[in-house]
Amino acid sequence: MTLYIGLMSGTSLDGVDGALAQFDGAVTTTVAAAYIAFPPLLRAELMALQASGDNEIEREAMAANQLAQYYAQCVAELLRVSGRAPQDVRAVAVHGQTIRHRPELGFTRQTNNPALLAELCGIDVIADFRSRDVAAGGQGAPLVPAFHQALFGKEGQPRVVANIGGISNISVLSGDGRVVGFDTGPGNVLMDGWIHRHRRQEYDADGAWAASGKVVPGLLDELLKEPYLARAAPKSTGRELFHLAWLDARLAAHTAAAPEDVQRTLTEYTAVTLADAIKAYGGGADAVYICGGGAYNSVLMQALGAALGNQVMVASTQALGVAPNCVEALAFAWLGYRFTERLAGNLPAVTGANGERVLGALYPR
Ligand SMILES: Nc1ncnc2c1ncn2[C@@H]1O[C@H](COP(=O)(O)OP(=O)(O)OP(=O)(O)O)[C@@H](O)[C@H]1O
Ligand SMILES: CC(=O)N[C@H]1[C@@H]2OC[C@@H](O2)[C@@H](O)[C@@H]1O[C@H](C)C(=O)O
Repeated sequence: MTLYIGLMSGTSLDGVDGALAQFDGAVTTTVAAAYIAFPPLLRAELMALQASGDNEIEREAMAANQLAQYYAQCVAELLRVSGRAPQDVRAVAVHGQTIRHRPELGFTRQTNNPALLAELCGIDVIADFRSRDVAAGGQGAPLVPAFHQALFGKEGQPRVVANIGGISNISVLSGDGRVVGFDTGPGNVLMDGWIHRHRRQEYDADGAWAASGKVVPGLLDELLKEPYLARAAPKSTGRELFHLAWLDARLAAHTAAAPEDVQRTLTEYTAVTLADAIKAYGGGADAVYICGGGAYNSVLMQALGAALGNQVMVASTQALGVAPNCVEALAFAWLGYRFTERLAGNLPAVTGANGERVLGALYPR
């Protein structure tokens, strides 16, 4: 039985992406994909849990129980559309919801209730993929570069895979087996926060609001001063750093900027920080392939192409046969497979861990 389910609910806090996949040696086959959106109240609670607050322990546990219900719905949907039964699936690999990421303090926390999920779906559940890497001195993130190399790496063809989720991360696949990867900075997190504040929308569909504004050069320069951007890898980041209060502090000198101009500037900021990282580490790459929700924002994609000097091919991972919104869920299915086979899931060169480690913890059905 080589079918695995991967579930990823990331820093955008929008919902859970699921993938049902088969792994046969080097061949990965996507059997089905599904997405279950979180209701607004759960999103708001997950957002609130990103920072310390009243009665956090109980609130985190209750949110984890709710998450398990939505994860179970996603598993049920994958089984329904593929016509499979729980016993056809070797394991469900579930990321959980990052609520605190502090590798420099020796921990990263993804809230989750894998025991409840095992009860709800009757399939082995593998969870907690990041903490072993952190225990071994690593960042615990990003983890997907190992999967990007397995799925998209091609001998003699240097390429970059970039995920634009809430946070952006790149994998530079050198074409000779070497992989460089790190979080480049914000993905959609600032754009999502800004449009929510001003227009009560969850995200800027296809960048339409940003397209109605202009880049504010002084603000962009200010945002680009963020020290994280110049730090050497290994490095990872999250909502601890890139949030609306961080933006507000930098907007203080630009109070006259129109909201749509700020949105356009944030779009440019995501594109430029990603492009700078690609230019610094992926200079020899023939092509850049984008996954994550940002791939559906054509204003962002054009800004990225322009920031790269329009000299390198920029396409979504669809060009390689994998839907951009499916890659991270597939990566966790693959990590579940690696756990089951007791194979390493991390790349020490990426995370900075002291060595290769098997990632995850098992909750048998
Ligand atoms: N049609 C669209 N137009 C513009 N942006 C979009 C569109 N669809 C999705 N997005 C953006 O993509 C985000 C979701 O992306 P994704 O699911 O890859 O993030 P995530 O997995 O939660 O984050 P991370 O990879 O940081 O953990 C949404 O919040 C939104 O900003
Ligand atoms: C701590 C955490 O949840 N990190 C996420 C986040 O979202 C994108 C980026 O920041 C990446 O480092 C990571 O997710 C992907 C799946 C990863 O580990 O590769």
